[in-house]
Amino acid sequence: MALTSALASSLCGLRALGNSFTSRRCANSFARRNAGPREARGGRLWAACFVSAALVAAAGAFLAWSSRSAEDGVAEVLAGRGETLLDKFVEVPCSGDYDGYRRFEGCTPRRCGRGVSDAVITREETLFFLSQASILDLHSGALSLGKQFVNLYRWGLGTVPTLSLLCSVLCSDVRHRIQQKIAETFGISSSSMYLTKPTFFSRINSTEAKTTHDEYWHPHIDKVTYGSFDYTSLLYLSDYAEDFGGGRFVFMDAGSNKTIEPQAGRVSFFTSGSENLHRVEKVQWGTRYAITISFTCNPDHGIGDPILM
Ligand SMILES: O=C(O)CCC(=O)C(=O)O
Ligand SMILES: [Fe+2]
Repeated sequence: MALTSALASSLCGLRALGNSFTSRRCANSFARRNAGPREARGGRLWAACFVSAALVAAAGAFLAWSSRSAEDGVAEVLAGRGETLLDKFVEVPCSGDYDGYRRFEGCTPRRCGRGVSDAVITREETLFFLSQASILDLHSGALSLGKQFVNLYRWGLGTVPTLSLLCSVLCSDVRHRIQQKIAETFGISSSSMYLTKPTFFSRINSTEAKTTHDEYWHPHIDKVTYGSFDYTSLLYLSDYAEDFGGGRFVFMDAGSNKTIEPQAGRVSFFTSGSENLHRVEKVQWGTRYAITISFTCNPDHGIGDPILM
């Protein structure tokens, strides 16, 4: 009891620094302490109750936080939803994975890490890629976007030939902007990077995986899984917590994972070796759209720009 009230008064002192309201309350409780013994006891009892309740609440919050962290391994949000990141880059030491492959000076990673930018591709540009998700009604031109319908005819984007034509311009432009961003960030030459396969569109919802191929949530290393990758990029087309739940991207670092919350137009990119072990959380509801755009330094593994069929 004595201990709690001592704690209470030191907390009171600390709080008094914080704001005048609490300092007034502290002054009152101090006044009570100097009043009659009965009043003083009552004041100490209140303070003790208050501090005990605060301690219990803090312990509860800590336990809830730590059990959540232990459960999903998430400790830090690298790119949160609603944020607009210009250039976020975190350097990590390169793994030795690149040594097992032919080196291409000026391209093969010497500097490794992960970056996120919401300034390379606009949300509007992602509309076009979403239209590839076979949710575009080519007859009416209606594209379902979250809870809204956008009429593509009004934008002059409504016919198949127009879409193909647009892709030949836009797909290539988007790819080159992302490529440029990666090159600038890692201090390499953009012309020494080649698009490689698989470069693909992913549409994930909460239905059961039919084949192991559909099991997108396993931790993996792109260079190990896909071989030719040196730089991986992801262009997100829908919003975490708005269009789908779960589905965050997680870098699995020893002791503290880092998450990226997808949002339309967000580009995340990273060196593809085991310095960037990662996974995607299972999607709990809604549909998550993304494009994986991958680059290699080996011209023999390069492919042309994807074309729209
Ligand atoms: O869609 C994502 O966020 C990540 C996909 C991925 O890890 C991959 O394509 O290798
Ligand atoms: Fe991956």
